Amino acid sequence: MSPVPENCFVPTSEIIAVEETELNKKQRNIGKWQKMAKPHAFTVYYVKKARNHRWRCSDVTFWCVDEHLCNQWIQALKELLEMQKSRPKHLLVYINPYGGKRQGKSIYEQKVAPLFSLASISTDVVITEHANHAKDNLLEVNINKYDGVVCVGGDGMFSEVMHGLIGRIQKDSGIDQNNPKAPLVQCNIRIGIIPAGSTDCICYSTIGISDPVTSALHIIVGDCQPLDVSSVHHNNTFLKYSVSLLGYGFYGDILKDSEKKRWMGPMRYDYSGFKTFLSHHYYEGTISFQPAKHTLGSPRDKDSCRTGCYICKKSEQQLAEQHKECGLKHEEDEEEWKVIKGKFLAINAVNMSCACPRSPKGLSPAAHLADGSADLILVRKCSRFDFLRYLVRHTNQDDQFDFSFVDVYRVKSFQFTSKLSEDNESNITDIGKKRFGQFCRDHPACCCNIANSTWNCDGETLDSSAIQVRVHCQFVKLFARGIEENSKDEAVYSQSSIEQLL
Ligand SMILES: Nc1ncnc2c1ncn2[C@@H]1O[C@H](COP(=O)(O)OP(=O)(O)OP(=O)(O)O)[C@@H](O)[C@H]1O
Ligand SMILES: CCCCCCCCCCCCC/C=C/[C@@H](O)[C@H](CO)NC(=O)CCCCC
Ligand SMILES: [Ca+2]
Repeated sequence: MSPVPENCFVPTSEIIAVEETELNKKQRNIGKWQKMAKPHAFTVYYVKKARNHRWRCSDVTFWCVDEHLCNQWIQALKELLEMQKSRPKHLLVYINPYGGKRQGKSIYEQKVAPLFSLASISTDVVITEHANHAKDNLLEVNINKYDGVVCVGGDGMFSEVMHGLIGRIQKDSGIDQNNPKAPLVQCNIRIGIIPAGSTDCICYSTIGISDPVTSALHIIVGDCQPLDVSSVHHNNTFLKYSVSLLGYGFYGDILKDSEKKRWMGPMRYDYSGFKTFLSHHYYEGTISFQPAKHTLGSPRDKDSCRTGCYICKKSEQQLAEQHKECGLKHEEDEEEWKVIKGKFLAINAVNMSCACPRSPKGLSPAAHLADGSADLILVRKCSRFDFLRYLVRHTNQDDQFDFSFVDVYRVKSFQFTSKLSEDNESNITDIGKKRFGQFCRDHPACCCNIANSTWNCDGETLDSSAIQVRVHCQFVKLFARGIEENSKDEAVYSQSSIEQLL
C-alpha cells in the first residue's frame, strides 16, 4: 500500500468520502504499477484547507496489488466515517433563484449537489417560487425526517428559513411568540447556508468566507455552531427575529432606499449607501438597555470570537445551568436598565461581528456568535466628515469605537422609542411638525429628520420604530464551526489521522 509521495495528514472528521477506484488501462500502465498484474486502488476525498478559510475537496488515491487488503482498507475507512454521528444523511434544501446575482440554482447544481452526492447525502430540493415559500413550507413539512435544512441564497433567505423553523417549533410546543417574555423553545435542527446573496454576512461571520464549496463541506462534515437570536416585539406583537444586524438610522435608511433598486443586484447597497451618507439624517429617540453582566467579554476586546471560543463556552454552561433551574424565578426583570436619550445617526445592535466582504472585521469585531449578548453601537450626531472617518474604519485596522461620538455596550435586551412616537404618545399635536412632514421646520439645512427612520432587521424593514429586543442565547444552530484561527498554518490533527492508520 503506497500513498502519494507528498505527506498528507487528514483527520477522519474531515474525510468526505472513500470510494473504490476503477483503474483504466492508461493509469495501470504508468510508473511502477506497470509491473503489477492487476493493481487495485481506492480514493479518499478529503477537506483541503486553503487560504482565507477557504475549503476545497481534494483526493488521494492509494494503490495496492492485493485486492483483499484494498477492500479491507475501504471497509475500515467507511466504518470510521459511519462513526461520525454528527454528519447529516438527509437534508431539506431551499433555493432562492432570485437572491444576489440570481445564481442560486446554478451554484447549487454545479458546486454543491455533486459534493452532497459524493458524501452520500440525500436531499429534497425546493426551488422557491415566491417570498415566504420556504417559511410557509417549513410550517407543514415533516421536519423530523431531516438532519438539517439548507438555504441557498443570502441573509434574507436564511432569515426566512430560520423564522419558519423557529415558528414551527414554537407552534408545535404551544408557545405564543407574541408574548415577549415567553420561554421560547430552542431550535436544534441545524441550518446550512450556501451563500448566493448580496451581503452574506451570516455565512461570512460564521465561517470566515462567503464561498459555496466551503459551506457545503462544513455541512458534509457535520459542523455545529450555535447562534444567539434576538426577538423583536412591538408591545405585545411579535415582529421578527434577528441574528445579524438590527439597525436604525443609517442602515435602516440604506435598506429602505435599496429595496426600490433590487434590479441593481448587490450594487444597490453601494448606490443607496452613498446616497444615505450624503443625506446625513439623524434621529432623536430614547434607548434603554440591560447590560449583559453574565458574559466575560467586552466589545472593546482585542480578541475576536473564534472556533471553540471560551467566552461562548462559558455562556453555554450558564445556559445549561439555567435550564436545570427551569421553573425558578428569573431575576432578569429586576436588573438595572440604563437609559440614553439623544440624536443618533445610527443605532446598530449586532448579535455577531457582521463581518462581510465589504467589511471583513464587521460592525463589532469582538462580538460573539453565541455568548447570549448583542453589541449596541450608538453613533451620535456628528459631522459628515467624522461619520466618514467612522465608516472607513470598518475597512481598516483602526478602532471604529475610538470616537467621542460613538458608544458601544454589550447588552442582553434593549428598547427604543423615537422622539416622534414619544411626542405622539404624549398627545403633542404640533400641526407645524405634521405639515412640514419630513424635515426640521426650524433648521431646513440641519439634516435633522423629524420623520422616523426604519429598523433594518437582517436586511428586512420592520413596521414599527418602537421596539423591544431580547437576546436568546444559542437559540439556533448552524452547520459551521466559527472562524478558525490561522486555519491554513495551525491545523489541529486528531489522533485518528489516516497517517497513523497507515
Ligand atoms: N422565489 C422567490 N421570489 C421572490 N423572492 C424570494 C423568492 N425566494 C425567496 N425570496 C425572498 O427574497 C429575499 C432576498 O433573498 P436573499 O437573501 O436570498 O438575497 P439578497 O437579498 O440578494 O441577499 P442578502 O439578503 O444577503 O442581501 C428573501 O427575504 C426571501 O424571502
Ligand atoms: C468609504 C467606505 C465606507 C465603507 C463602509 C463599509 C461598512 C460596511 C459595513 C457592512 C455591515 C453589514 C451589516 C449586515 C447587514 C445584513 O444583515 C443585511 C442583510 O444582508 N445587509 C444589509 O442591510 C446591507 C447593508 C449594506 C451596507 C453597505
Ligand atoms: Ca452574541
